[in-house]
Order: sequence, then C-alpha cells, then structure tokens
Amino acid sequence: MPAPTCSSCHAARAALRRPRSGQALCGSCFCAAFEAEVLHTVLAGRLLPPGAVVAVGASGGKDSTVLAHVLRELTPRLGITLHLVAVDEGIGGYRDAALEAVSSQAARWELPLTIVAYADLFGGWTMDAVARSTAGSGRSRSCCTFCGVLRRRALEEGARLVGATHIVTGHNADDMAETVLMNFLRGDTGRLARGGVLGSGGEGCALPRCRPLQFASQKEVVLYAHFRRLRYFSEECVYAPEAFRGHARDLLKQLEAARPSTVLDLVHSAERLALAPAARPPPPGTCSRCGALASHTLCQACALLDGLNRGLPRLAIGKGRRVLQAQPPLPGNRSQATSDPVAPRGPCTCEQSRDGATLCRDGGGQAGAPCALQSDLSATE
Ligand SMILES: Nc1ncnc2c1ncn2[C@@H]1O[C@H](COP(=O)(O)OP(=O)(O)OP(=O)(O)O)[C@@H](O)[C@H]1O
Repeated sequence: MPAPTCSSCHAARAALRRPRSGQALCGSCFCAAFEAEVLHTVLAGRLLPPGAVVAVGASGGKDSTVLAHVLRELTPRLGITLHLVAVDEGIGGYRDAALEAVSSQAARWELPLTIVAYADLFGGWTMDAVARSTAGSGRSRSCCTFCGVLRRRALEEGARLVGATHIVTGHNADDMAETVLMNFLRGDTGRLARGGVLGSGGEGCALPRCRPLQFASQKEVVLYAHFRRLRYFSEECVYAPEAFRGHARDLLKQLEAARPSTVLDLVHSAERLALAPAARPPPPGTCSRCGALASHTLCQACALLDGLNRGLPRLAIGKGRRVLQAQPPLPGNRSQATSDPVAPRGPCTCEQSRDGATLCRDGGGQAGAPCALQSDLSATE
C-alpha cells in the first residue's frame, strides 16, 4: 500500500506518523512542526529573552545536537546568540570521541565552542579518578551522582567564562519522566517539587537555565536528527549501566507500551504537583564556601569535593553529608574549582572496637562513635 499524503502540505508522501498524535507527515513538515513547538515552548515559558547570550550544554549526543541545531534555526526569531559549552568529565574511552563530535558540529554550524574540564575546575579530579576513589575499582554505582552534580557546576563555570546570560540543556520528555519516576521511587520530595518546572530563573548567583526540549519525546528527537541528517555521538557512558536511572528507564518503557501517553503525563504531573506544607523543603540558602545555592551549609558540589579531598568520597552522599558539614573546612576556595590540585587521599581506616561497634579514626566520627562512613556506605549501596 502506498504511503499516505502528508496531512500538512498535501503534496509530498508522508514519511512518518507522529508518535504523539498519529498525524502522517513528510520529513520537512515534521521538522517544521518540531521547530515550531520548541519555539512555542521558549516563547510561552519566556525562557530566553531577546538579546540573551545562550550557553548550550553540548555533549555531542542526540539531544544537545538537536537542541543546538533547532536553536540555531530559531536564532533570527528569538534574537539570541549561541555559544556551545562542552564539559570534559575525564572519562577515558568515552568523552574524547564525544568531544570530537561537538568540535565538528561547532565548525559545521560556525558556532563558538568552549571546552571546560573537571580536572582543571576541580583540583585535578576527573570522573575516572572519582570512580576509582569511590569504589576502589573502575566502576561505582554512585558515579552518576558525582558526575551530575559536578557537571552542573562545570557548565555554570563554562557559561560564565563565555559571558553567557542563560544556560540551556537538551533534556527531553523521556529524560524528565525518568527523573520524576526516580524521585518518586526514592521518596525525594524536595526534587519532586522542583522537577517539573521548565527551568530555573537563576536563584542566588546561578545563571537561569532551561530545557527547551522538555516536551519533545525521545522518538521525535531521533526522527528530527534523522530528517535533518544530523551527525551525533551515540555511545553510552561507560558508567551508565550502574545507574539507578536505567531501572526507571526500563519501567517507563514497559508503561509506555501499555499507555503511550505515559511520558508526557508524568512530565505534566510533575509540573502540577503541589507538596503539603510539611513536606516542602526549606527555602535554599547559600553555600558557605562558594556562595552557590545550597540547602545545607555546603552546596552539593562543594560537599562532594570535600568528601573526595578527605578520602571519604561517599560521606557527601546521603546521611553522611550531615557529618561532613560539621567538619572544619579543608583549605580551599570558591567551589574548590580553581584550587591547586589536591592529591586524593586513601580510604578511611576504620577499626573494630571491643564491643564490635565500628569506630572511626578519620571517617568523620567522634572518638568512640560509630563510623559515619560505614553507616553512609550501607545507606547508599
Ligand atoms: N559533557 C557535557 N558537556 C556539556 N553539556 C552536557 C554534557 N553532558 C550532558 N550535557 C547536557 O545535559 C543534557 C542531558 O545530558 P544527559 O547525558 O543526562 O542526557 P542525554 O539524553 O544523553 O543527552 P545527550 O543526548 O545530549 O547527550 C544534555 O543534553 C546536554 O545539554
């Protein structure tokens, strides 16, 4: 049976049925509709005002490739300037190839590109070093936690470096739905409360950031890249298989098979979610070390770096963080981002007391008190 005619231009043969509406469209009408929807998201949400200098978080993957391309198409309508900012996390066998993809995109599209590296920003720490430090081997389940927090900080630093007024990332509807599901599964009400908003207005000293592809499904992002013939890097990060996100993704796929609107329904649920007053997180303050927005004394990035530099990497995750906050600060400065490289310390040396309770010599606990590192490890495994 021949393909139906495009229901928009009524001239070309339809090349796809839109997953969300079932509408039969040709490739160019689909791309035009996709771009119009992103434009609507940006304008309706007042995400990027005319004159904005926008740092696009460019990973070389499909989402940020599509985001950069669409925004470049929309630049005349929006009156914005684009600058690609790529973060080199220091992940051997993965990021180098992705950065090559970003560099060739920047050259092809004639967009300025700036690359910032964890090693330079975070006192010598690369993600491979963090992974070795957290697990004693090359892999760790908490890698994505560290990487997510540090990448957010690195993107902020990179955006400031290029004089950006706004940051955009390529998170799509599927990414958002996974995050909502994960926050539900973890009972993380604080993140649930923030999860649905299209972007942050730049509280504290942070630059405003937003996700213009938040309502675009992953399938449509891939279709757009296909019809626009965009080349991108598609390998999975070497640490991703260990992440909890993978379980949320699998669950979402099953739910979507039974109910195709699951992804967008979850995104919209998060938008409308209102927490009971007692469950609302306290208003954030500022990090005592770097001045970034923080719900504790230290922001997440400074707390993680502090834990790493003390040789107690997991102390900054979960309950151990409270113990870490009580520690006198290590000599450091703004986010420790520009501090001299600090050699990673060895693992905590705990000992067993006579009554069998674990005592800690440098795990952050008081003499004779249970080791905070030990209890934190069990909380996060
Ligand atoms: N190394 C990086 N440098 C700059 N921005 C990044 C980097 N990694 C991720 N981002 C930004 O964060 C967004 C979400 O990244 P994440 O890896 O969680 O999802 P993804 O679906 O794989 O995205 P992508 O397909 O763009 O790689 C990306 O679209 C990009 O905008």
